[in-house]
Amino acid sequence: MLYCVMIDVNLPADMDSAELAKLKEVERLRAIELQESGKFVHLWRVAGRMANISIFDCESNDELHELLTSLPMFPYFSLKVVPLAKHPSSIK
Ligand SMILES: O=C(O)C[C@H]1C=CC(=O)O1
Repeated sequence: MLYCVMIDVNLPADMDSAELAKLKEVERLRAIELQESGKFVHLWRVAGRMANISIFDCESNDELHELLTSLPMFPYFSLKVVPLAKHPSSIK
């Protein structure tokens, strides 16, 4: 099942710069790992915002929840999940 996840990242303005750099690096590595697994099929930056639009391919809502909560920045996310169904006019 495909899910579109719209994520706003709300990092604390007063986060220590070394802690922030570490968090960004562990987030990057986990995002790469999930993309390589085939479960995280698209990751797009929303231009001009600390936000992304991600497409996940998961077996269930529970698996999606597990993947999202495995991202180190999860505590700083505000997100909206949109389950995707096939459009009858889509040729893909
Ligand atoms: O920067 C972000 O949008 C947050 C996050 C989601 C995946 C990733 O690598 O970083």
